[in-house]
Parts: sequence; C-alpha cells; structure tokens
Amino acid sequence: MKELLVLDNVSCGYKSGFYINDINFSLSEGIFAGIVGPNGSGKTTLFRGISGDLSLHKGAVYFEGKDFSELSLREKAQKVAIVSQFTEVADITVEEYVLMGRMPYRKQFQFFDKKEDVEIAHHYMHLTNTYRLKDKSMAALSGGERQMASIASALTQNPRLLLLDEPTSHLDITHQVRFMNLIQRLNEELKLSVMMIVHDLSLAGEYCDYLVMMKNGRIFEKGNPVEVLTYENIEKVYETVVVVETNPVSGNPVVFPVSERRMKEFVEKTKP
Ligand SMILES: Nc1ncnc2c1ncn2[C@@H]1O[C@H](COP(=O)(O)OP(=O)(O)OP(=O)(O)O)[C@@H](O)[C@H]1O
Repeated sequence: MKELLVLDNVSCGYKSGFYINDINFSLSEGIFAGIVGPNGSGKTTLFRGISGDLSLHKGAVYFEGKDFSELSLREKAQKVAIVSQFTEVADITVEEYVLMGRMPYRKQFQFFDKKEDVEIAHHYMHLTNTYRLKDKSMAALSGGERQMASIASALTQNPRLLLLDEPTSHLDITHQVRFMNLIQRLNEELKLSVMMIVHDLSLAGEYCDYLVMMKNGRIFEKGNPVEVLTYENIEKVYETVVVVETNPVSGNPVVFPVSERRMKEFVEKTKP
C-alpha cells in the first residue's frame, strides 16, 4: 500500500528541555493508527512535530513523498487536520466554527461562505450529531459537545490525514464507543487516514491497525496491537502491573489493571 506519512529520524521539542528523539515510522494510506504512552512521554509533541507547529531539530516528515515543511500553510491544511485536546473557543456559533474548516479552500477576497461549503459543514455536523447545536455558542457547549464540533470542523477541511489528540477524553463510555465507531466508518468509507492519541489501551487495541508506543520521548515499540500491547511492554512503559487478555469477539488485546492489594494477595496465594 502507498505510504502517506513517513517520519525519518525526527527530533523536536522545547528549548526548556523536553525533546522527542529518533522517531522513525511510516503510515500507509487508509490506516487507523494510535499513539499510546504515559503522561508526558511526548505524544502531543510528536503531533506538533508532524503538523509543523514545532520546527524539527533533526530529520524530516514526508507526506505523500514530499517534505511536509516545504508545503504552504494552505496545502498543509488541505492534507492534515488536527483536533487538539483543548480547543480554545471564541464566542461564535457552532455553525460558524465548523465552517472555519473550509478556510483552506477559500479564494482570496471571498468573504462569504459558498453554498457548497455550507452543505459540506452541515453534512459533517449531521454525522457528528452537532447539527442540533448549530446556533449555540461554542462557549456554551459541554466538553464532549465541543470535541464533536472540533471533529466536524476538522472533517470539513477534507483532509487526507486526521490527527486526533485524545479525542475520547471528555466522553462517557457510550459516546467513546460511538465516537470510535464513527472514526472507524470515516476511515473505511472515506478512506480517511487517522492517527489518534489514545489513553485507553483497550480502545487502542480494539480499533487501531497500528500502534506507536512512546516512553520518555522515544518510540519504545511499534507494530500491530498484539505486538505492542503485551503485558511486558505495558509494565515496562507504564510501570504498572496489568493483565492482557484476548477479546473473545474481536481477538484484539484487552488490558486490565491490577490493584496493588490484589497483586500482593495473588503473589501470596501462588507462592510455592
Ligand atoms: N510548550 C511547552 N514548553 C515546554 N515544555 C513543554 C511544552 N509542552 C509540553 N512540554 C513538556 O514536554 C513533555 C511532553 O509533553 P507532551 O504534551 O508531548 O506529552 P504527552 O505524552 O502528550 O502527555 P499527556 O498524555 O499528559 O497529554 C512534558 O514534560 C511537558 O511538560
């Protein structure tokens, strides 16, 4: 399959000290990829390096074979859309906010939204169940609703790759699963490639084709969920005891935490 995104020995970070280093992986077109790793391991920094928000200290990011840093802002926005963890919101309506996703397609001196842009925005608002909030102010939405409006806005950009920074963090389990199913459908039906930062390892295992596991600014492991989500890898990276089982329906790995007390009892019971 064609390679969409290639990270070649990427290093980037902040003057104050934190850097991600030696990042190498490639994503094929149509992939649903996940980034996992503990708090502070560099997942968001990696996203910022890919999008060009942070300049690279070393290495390069290639998108469809071209050096991504050499594309114009407009070209970048037509290829990659990012939904970040904390969306800053102005006091504008949900519809106005979602329509902002069409900016990269506006012609110079085009001051009004074209009918086609409004249709595209409404289509994605229906898909994300945010059309009902169309006239509400972004500032008056719940965290989960705001996240869905951000997704709608990102989709109206018609990107080739959607980068999602912890999109399920504000959602209850019903909405988490609904959201992941929606992204899975978009991935399959629109051939939209997706890379998502996911904290819930079982969700990552169930939905992603490919995982990159980060630790202290480096890739600890990459591959399919079965290769990456082993209890040995998780214990080394998260310094937490877990049990990994196989989901009987999907065959994907499911990760269970084990409390300190139960672990002690288990060790006592199984002592020879
Ligand atoms: N703007 C910044 N300036 C300086 N340091 C930063 C900045 N943003 C993040 N960092 C630091 O870089 C490190 C990695 O942060 P990053 O946000 O990439 O981690 P993460 O894996 O996404 O974490 P989380 O799971 O908590 O969101 C952290 O130690 C953080 O404090």
